[in-house]
Amino acid sequence: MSKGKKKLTKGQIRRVRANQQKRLKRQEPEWDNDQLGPQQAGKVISRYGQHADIEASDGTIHRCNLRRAIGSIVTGDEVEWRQGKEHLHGISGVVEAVHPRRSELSRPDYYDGVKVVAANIDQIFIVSSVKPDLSSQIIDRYLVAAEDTGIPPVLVLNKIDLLDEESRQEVDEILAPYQAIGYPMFLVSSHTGEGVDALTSYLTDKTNIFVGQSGVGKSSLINALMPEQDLDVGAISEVSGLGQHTTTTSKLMHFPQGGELIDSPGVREFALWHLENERVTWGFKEFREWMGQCKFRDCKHQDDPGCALQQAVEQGKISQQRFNNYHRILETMASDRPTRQSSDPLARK
Ligand SMILES: Nc1nc2c(ncn2[C@@H]2O[C@H](COP(=O)(O)OP(=O)(O)OP(=O)(O)O)[C@@H](O)[C@H]2O)c(=O)[nH]1
Ligand SMILES: [Zn+2]
Repeated sequence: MSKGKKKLTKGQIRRVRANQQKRLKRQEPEWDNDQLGPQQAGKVISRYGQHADIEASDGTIHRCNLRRAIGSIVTGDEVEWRQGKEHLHGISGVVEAVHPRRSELSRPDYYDGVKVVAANIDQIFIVSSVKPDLSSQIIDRYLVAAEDTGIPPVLVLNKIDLLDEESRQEVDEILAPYQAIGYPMFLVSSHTGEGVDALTSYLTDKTNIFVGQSGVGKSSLINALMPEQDLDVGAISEVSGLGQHTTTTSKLMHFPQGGELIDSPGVREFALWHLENERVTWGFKEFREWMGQCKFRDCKHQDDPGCALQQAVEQGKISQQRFNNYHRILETMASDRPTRQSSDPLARK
């Protein structure tokens, strides 16, 4: 019996990757200006090392080199690019410049501190589900992270087909504070399709991301909203032959009715461990109107006398659930610094 493929060690994998990169670099065509068409607008669909897939305004996709002088470019960036008069090794153009971003999504990075994973996002859909247990603390962690980016969050509760009358009531109680604060909220089932139409119209014509813990049903939901999601991505890698890295790279896809989705594991796991305490407080947006009104400037909003936040809780103006979660999030913050081993602080809750 043959033994099958031998497993590579990490060092070997690194060497193979480095050689691949070198080969790609050697193939990199050098464009002279007269070999390039006029500058045109485009959007980054995906970024692969020294290249990016650019969507032109007519919807066609072109794998491009990046001019060395341009700074970081990520999925969702709006760029100026020029098409080559002929294709060289699957490369069909060059990115000349990147437009300023209207928003950025960053994740903590062990080596660089923070790394931008996607740009120009309009809405963050925070997906939770009925099963396993719905946790308001996890919702709040994602909300704080979303508030920090300045990108408006939207709450989605999936798997409502699993609710009976009693559990429906419990869920309504957990979600009531978010409705009171004014966060948009959608109750859906990706299995039965309930609520999916309302969600569809909310994300149309916007660039969206779906975040949330593993298993809440993000993929199922995306499939329900975007039945042909694999089409354009598969087509690119066939043409270019440069290989597919879709599991790690963020990619931008279109909803059939208009609007876009940026997705990748890095985007999905987006969380808040790199935030300072003040940013956490600020991330509870209904707390803001009481900030600076506590008796003591260094108020910890716990048992401190004259705490404006506590008074607001007592008067029912701030939800007890949100206030408790706020303190729990601060407590767990210090242990949630990124390490090489762990990438999802919420998994260790
Ligand atoms: N009952 C029910 N189950 C669902 C629903 N949506 C998803 N599921 C199930 O939940 C499980 C997880 O779904 P996924 O779509 O893989 O979850 P995910 O959030 O994409 O998970 P990651 O890929 O790990 O981020 C699967 O077994 C799905 O069949 C739903 O609306 N109702
Ligand atoms: Zn206080």
